Amino acid sequence: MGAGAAGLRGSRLSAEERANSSKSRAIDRILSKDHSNDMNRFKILLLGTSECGKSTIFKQMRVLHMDGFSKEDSYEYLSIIHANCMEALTQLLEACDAFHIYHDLSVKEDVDRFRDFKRKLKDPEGLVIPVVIGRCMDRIWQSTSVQNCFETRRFSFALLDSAKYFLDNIVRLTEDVYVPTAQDIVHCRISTSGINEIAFNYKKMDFRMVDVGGQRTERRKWIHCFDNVDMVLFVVSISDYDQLDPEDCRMNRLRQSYEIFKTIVQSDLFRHASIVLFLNKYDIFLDKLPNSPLRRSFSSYDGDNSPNDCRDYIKKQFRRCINNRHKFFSFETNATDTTNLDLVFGSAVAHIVSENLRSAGLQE
Ligand SMILES: Nc1nc2c(ncn2[C@@H]2O[C@H](COP(=O)(O)OP(=O)(O)OP(=O)(O)O)[C@@H](O)[C@H]2O)c(=O)[nH]1
Ligand SMILES: [Mg+2]
Repeated sequence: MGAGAAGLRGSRLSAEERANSSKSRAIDRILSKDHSNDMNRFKILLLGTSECGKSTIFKQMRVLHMDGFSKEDSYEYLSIIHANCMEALTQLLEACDAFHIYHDLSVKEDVDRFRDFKRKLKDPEGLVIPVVIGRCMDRIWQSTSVQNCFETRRFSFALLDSAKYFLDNIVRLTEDVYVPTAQDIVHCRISTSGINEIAFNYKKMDFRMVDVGGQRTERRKWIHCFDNVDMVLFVVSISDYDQLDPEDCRMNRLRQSYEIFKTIVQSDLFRHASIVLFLNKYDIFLDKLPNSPLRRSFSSYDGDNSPNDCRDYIKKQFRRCINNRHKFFSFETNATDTTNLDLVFGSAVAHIVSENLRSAGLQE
C-alpha cells in the first residue's frame, strides 16, 4: 500500500516539487550529520597511488591547522630522514657509475668512506649518521661529478623527490643537536601502511582527514574508510607521466592513477561526495617536461610541449570520468610547499561548501 501511494504521489510531482524534494533530501543529509556525534565532521579521504604525496598533504594539515609536531614526534622522524639522505646519495652514486661519470681522487676517497660506513651499518632501523659522515656526504654531494649527474641525468634514474632538499641540508641534518623541523618532516619519505586519521578545525568547521597507503597491498584496506565521505581528495603525481608503475612495469604510472581514479569517482559509494583532484608534484612536472616531452609517453597527444597545454590534456582525461561536474574541482599543487597547500586547500574547501549550499538550495 505504502509503495503504491508513494508511486502515485511520485507521478503527480511537478518538476519544481521534484527539485524541492531533492533539495530537502540534501538538507536532510546535511542536518543528519549534525545529529550524530562522530559524524558532525566533514570527512576528507585522501586517495591515490603510492608516492603521489598523500601523507605530505596530511602532514601539512598538521602544520597548518594543528600544533605541528611536538619535539617527541619530531625525533621519531630522525632515523627516517637520515635513511632518506643515505638512499638519495646512494642512488646518485649508482647513477654516476651507470653513466660513467668519474669522480676526482679526493671525492673517490669520500665515496669509499661513505660506502664503507653503509656496509658496516648494523641497525638501519635506528640509523643516526655521525657528524663526520654527514660532512663527507656533503663533500660528495657538492662535487662536480655528482652535481653534473644530478643536473644532467636526474630524470633518467630513480631518485627520491626530496634528494636535493636533504642533501643541500645534510650538514645541518647530521649535527649532534639536530631536531627535525616541520619542513624536514614534510619532505621525508616513508610509505604508509594502515590507516591514519587527524581531526582539526578550519574556518569554524570540523574536519576529519584520513590518510591511507597507496601501494597495491594497501589499496585493499581502502574500503574500510569509505563510509560517510564528504570529500574524496584524490592525489595524482602529474610528474609520473613518463614513468612505469614500479609494481607493474607494463603500466604507465599516470595511466594507473587514472584507472584507479575512474573506479573511485564512478563508484556509487561516492555519489554524494565532492571530488577534488590534486595534480601534485607540479614543480617536478615543470622541470621535467623540457627533458621528456609528453608526446613521447602519450602518443595520442598532438599539442605542443608547453606546460599549460600538457597539463590541460592530462586534466581533461581525468575530468572526462566525472558524472557530476558541479562537485568536481581540480588544482595543480606542490605539496611540499606549505603556502601553496594553504591556498589550495582553502580554495577547495570554499568551493565545496559553496557548492553544497547551492545544491541544498541555500545559495544561488
Ligand atoms: N618536489 C615535490 N615533492 C613532493 C611533492 N609531494 C610530495 N613530495 C615528496 O614525495 C615523496 C612521497 O610523498 P608521500 O606523501 O610519502 O606519498 P604517499 O602518497 O603518502 O605514498 P604512500 O604512503 O606510499 O601511498 C615525499 O618525499 C614527499 O616529500 C611535490 O608536490 N613536489
Ligand atoms: Mg603515505
